[in-house]
Amino acid sequence: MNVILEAKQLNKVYTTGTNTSQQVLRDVSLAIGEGEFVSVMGPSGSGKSTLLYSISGMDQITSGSIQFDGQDLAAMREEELAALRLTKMGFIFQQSNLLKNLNLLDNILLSAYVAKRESRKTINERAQALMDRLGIASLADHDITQASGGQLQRVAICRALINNPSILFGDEPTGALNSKATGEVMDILADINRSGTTILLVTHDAKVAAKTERVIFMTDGMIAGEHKLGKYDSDADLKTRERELAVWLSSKGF
Ligand SMILES: Nc1ncnc2c1ncn2[C@@H]1O[C@H](COP(=O)(O)OP(=O)(O)OP(=O)(O)O)[C@@H](O)[C@H]1O
Repeated sequence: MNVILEAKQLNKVYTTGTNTSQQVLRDVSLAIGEGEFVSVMGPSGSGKSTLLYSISGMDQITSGSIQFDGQDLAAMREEELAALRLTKMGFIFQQSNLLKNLNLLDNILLSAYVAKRESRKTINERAQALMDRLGIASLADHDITQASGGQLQRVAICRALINNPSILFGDEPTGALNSKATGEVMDILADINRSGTTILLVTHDAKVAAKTERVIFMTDGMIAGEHKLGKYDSDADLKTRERELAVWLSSKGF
């Protein structure tokens, strides 16, 4: 499997006052294969989000290297990084962060119009196809107050995919959803992954991680282990995966 994203010896130190600093990532190395679906778990404050924002070029690292798609992120200028994030990476967060003054379709279209790489016709057709696929086509002209949390998160996923990114990053993408909507969003992400998009997400929820292919466990800014579950598909026995993961997580003291 080709490696799409590789971090070596990442260190991240936050300086909060003149004499206060905190090392949040400690010599973290990891490689994500093209087409993989990986989750990061670990206790609160262990550095999961910092890892995600560092390896996606959103946050500056203190030392180490990050190769994405053959490019060294640490050596890139901010404008180059912004262009790379816009066109090759998609992001979903705990809150959908949609713009209030745009309807749902326009929220999805915005970043593609900003990227200006394709015709509006192509972009509009892709948005329509994504909304159809995620079951929200009938909501296109609604505004954000007229949709449920699960529907808004589907819109956020469409928005993240509108530029056909090669990798999708999620920071607790189901963190604000009830268990039914969480299951649906995870099934959508698993389906998107099966179509070829690499996905890396941070989660507290072992049921979410059980639908991913490989689980990385962090403690105290370091990777304390990883567990391979294999690809999840609709025939898979989810309960068995959840049990297997629970046993492994408890071996890590989680
Ligand atoms: N911008 C920042 N400035 C200073 N310290 C920060 C900053 N962001 C995070 N930290 C600190 O870094 C540590 C790791 O935070 P991070 O959010 O990466 O952990 P996490 O594992 O994602 O936590 P959680 O599960 O609670 O979201 C925490 O102690 C946090 O307080």
